[in-house]
Amino acid sequence: MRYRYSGLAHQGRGWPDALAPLRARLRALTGREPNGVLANLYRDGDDTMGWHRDNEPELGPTPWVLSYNLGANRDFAFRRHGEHRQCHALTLRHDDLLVMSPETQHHFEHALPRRRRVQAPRLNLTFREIMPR
Ligand SMILES: O=C(O)CCC(=O)C(=O)O
Ligand SMILES: [Fe+2]
Repeated sequence: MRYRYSGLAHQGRGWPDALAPLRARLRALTGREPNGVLANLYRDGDDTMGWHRDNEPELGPTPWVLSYNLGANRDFAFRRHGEHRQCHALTLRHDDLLVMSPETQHHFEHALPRRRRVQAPRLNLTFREIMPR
């Protein structure tokens, strides 16, 4: 499986056994069948992610993104696509799952803002359905 992210091409190496229980739980909870996962480690509140949509061509026209969170609490922000003002925010906590529908990706951008008081690391796993070419 090949996937482009942040301008880099990545080659998948198959599922690690350690993720099997989490994948089964995600399937049971959401009915989705993701075939790929991206892991992002935020060392502390100075590590951030800028505004974007998860609309890479590999995800096809109706991308579902299942975002599973471990470690520090971090705020997660939304704004309408084409607008500058944030319109919604929520706190993602340890063991939280955020399901982003295709409509979410179509109409909104999301970001992980800087939070200087956060000193602990956070690991975010976004499970995605990558279309075969
Ligand atoms: O860390 C997060 O919660 C956001 C990650 C994200 O938006 C992405 O990987 O596309
Ligand atoms: Fe994203």
